[in-house]
Amino acid sequence: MSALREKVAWRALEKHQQELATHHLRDLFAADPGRAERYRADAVGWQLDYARHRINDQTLDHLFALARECGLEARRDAMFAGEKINTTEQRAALHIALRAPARKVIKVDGTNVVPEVHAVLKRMTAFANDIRAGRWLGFSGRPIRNIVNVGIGGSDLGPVMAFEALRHFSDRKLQMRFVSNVDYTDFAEAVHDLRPDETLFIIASKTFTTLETMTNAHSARDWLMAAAGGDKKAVAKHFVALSTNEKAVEEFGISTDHMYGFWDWVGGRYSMDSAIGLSTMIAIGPKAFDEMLAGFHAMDEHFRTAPLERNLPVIMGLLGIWYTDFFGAETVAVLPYEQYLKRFPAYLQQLTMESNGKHVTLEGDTVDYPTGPIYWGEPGTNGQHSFYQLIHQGTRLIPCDFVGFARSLNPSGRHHDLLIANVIAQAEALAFGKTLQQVKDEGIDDALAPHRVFEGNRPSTLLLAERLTPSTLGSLVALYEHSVFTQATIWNINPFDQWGVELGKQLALRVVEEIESPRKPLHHDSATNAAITWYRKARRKATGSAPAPTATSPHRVLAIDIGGSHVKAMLSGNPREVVMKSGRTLTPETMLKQLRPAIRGWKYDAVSIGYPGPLLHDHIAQDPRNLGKGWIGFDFAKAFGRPVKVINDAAMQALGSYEGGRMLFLGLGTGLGTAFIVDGIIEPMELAHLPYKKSTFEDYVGERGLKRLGKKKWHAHVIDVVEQLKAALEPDYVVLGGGNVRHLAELPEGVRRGDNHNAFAGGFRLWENKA
Ligand SMILES: O=P(O)(O)OC[C@H]1O[C@H](O)[C@H](O)[C@@H](O)[C@@H]1O
Repeated sequence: MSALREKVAWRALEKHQQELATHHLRDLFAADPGRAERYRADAVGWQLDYARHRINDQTLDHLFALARECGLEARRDAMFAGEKINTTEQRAALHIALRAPARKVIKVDGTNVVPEVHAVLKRMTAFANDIRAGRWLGFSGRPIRNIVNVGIGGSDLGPVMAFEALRHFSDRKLQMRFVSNVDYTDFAEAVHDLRPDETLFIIASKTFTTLETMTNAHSARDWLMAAAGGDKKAVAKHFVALSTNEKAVEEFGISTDHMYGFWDWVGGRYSMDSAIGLSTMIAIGPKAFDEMLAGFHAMDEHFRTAPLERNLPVIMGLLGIWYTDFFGAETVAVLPYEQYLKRFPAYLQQLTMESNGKHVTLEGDTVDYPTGPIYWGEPGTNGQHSFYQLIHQGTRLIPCDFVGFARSLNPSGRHHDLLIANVIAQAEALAFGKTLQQVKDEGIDDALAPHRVFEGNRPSTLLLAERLTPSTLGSLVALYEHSVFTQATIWNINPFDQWGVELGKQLALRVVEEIESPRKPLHHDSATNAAITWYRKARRKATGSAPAPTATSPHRVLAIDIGGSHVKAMLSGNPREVVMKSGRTLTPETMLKQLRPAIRGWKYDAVSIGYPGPLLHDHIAQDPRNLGKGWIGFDFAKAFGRPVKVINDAAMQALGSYEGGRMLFLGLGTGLGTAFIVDGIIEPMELAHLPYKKSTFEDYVGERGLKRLGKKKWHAHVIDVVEQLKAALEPDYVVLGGGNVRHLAELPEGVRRGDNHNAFAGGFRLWENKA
């Protein structure tokens, strides 16, 4: 049996539980009128009302005795003293130093870390002030208005939660976005309506190696580069890093001038008040950020100095132990009655479960008692109309943490009274329920009565404060941090490591390699092999080829680019280009007649055709204006005996030129090809025939315009057309392709020259992407 279960207080609690479990909260309240008064503790603006718990004075005596027997005070002091209590990583756990006033001295390995903390805060303050004042400019000279925090786990949940919680205090001119998931949708949706030249990316990663964050950071850089015309200098204006890993930050291309550091003694889930809080500081301003730190610090001091019996984090932690280890409760519901705290349960999930989801003691022995419970929740009152039924009448014991505030930040009519009435009523209903007799007295018939009974006796805590402010948020987070620490100390586990996340990460790297090398033999268990095979097949179907057509791939795509004056063809993995004449009389048959001998011997599995005219649902909708007839309904798949994708020619070249974001493509050839790509989705457009001056766009900037007007005038019209379309469509960048782009000496800002070979790249890509 473990040392914990041998402890005197533990044994006493076991015995005591047997007795107390027979008492209903109704009886406990009836027998003890002073209960509500006694089971209440206040500290730094928070009131902990724990009267509705299945406890009496004896329970509390045993719980505090257990805390003392487990050496809670000594361990707490060791944490505050900077001792390396995170023994599996040989590190201190000193998040309390992040919010210590400048005069404090907290040493790690003999060095006072407080001045370093304040030096970083000072730099963060200067930067946040520059952004907030509109002094920090993007590559085009426009002020930064959008802040995108890219991070995951502790580098995301804290910043998101704090921003949502303190949104009321934030600068509404700034758009705050958060990207965490490696699912590209997260990034695409976060930036879809943002101008790159007004967007700052904060790459938040303690290690700067986390796969999700680094993948998203690279996508962010590509997105920016595409708009900045590949100008690497733009990175300095649009990227900052929050990390402990200077080397990796530099390797990514962010100079240390734009890095805000922290230290290995700050755990990811304990880092929202470190440099990881930069997005919070930008949103609410350095002063409010300081207030938040002061709130954290006040709760730290309370935890450090208050006697256990009046110590909020200790009481909360011990009540958790009581239900988890002596009542078999498996979960805790966190139910904030404050809309701004909507992400608080998600934040707490990492803090509590990554910390205390451990099954071995500090010495490495398997525990023989339950440790960290499952935390979950939603803001009230929404939860009441969904899962509260199970809390009230289900078969499980679910202790609830209710959080509420006396004042709303958005007072209006009866809203707040109703909100608070609900939280108080829920706590009452859970504790006292409704007996069968009460139900019958209401006239409910016998058959229905059992369904209407509320057993009650369900414990809950009411955590109450005056108003949600930066300071109350800080102290609330610190309250939970130290409550988690209290529990870990009793359970004798390390709340500061997270080895449990490693295995999945390692295996994911192996699986991704197997997915991307589809011929690699699989040596997993049969279920894993089957799942990988399923995805390989689905991927092959989606891309129309396996493996994807690359230069080294045995799978080949024939790309054909049909233009007004030439037809060109190329095979993937073979740089040789075949060029044939096109013109006003070209039909599909005459094209194939020329093409067949030219590509004799070429082996290909699929064909892409760039077609100089409009398509509808991937089918040719009109004969090209500049070629012959017979294109509509022509069966290319039959003619080639292979799957064929036909796409508008400008769209094909656009696809090959595309580097993320919103791209407008204009093909300056015989006509004017146009396509727009937004976040990888191609929108072919027939802008060429829209009215312009005395005729149409195409008439001025197509081949006819060049011949009629001469290069100089044609050039001026191209610039004018680009500007007009830029104004109308607001692309991040414009790519000019087509044969005549060579006549353009200079390009306006934000415009790039496309390479005609990109048409082939687009044709090959067509079989890689669903686009
Ligand atoms: O900040 P990072 O180094 O990118 O880490 C981000 C997160 O990923 C890890 O897998 C850990 O489980 C988390 O504790 C951490 O917060």
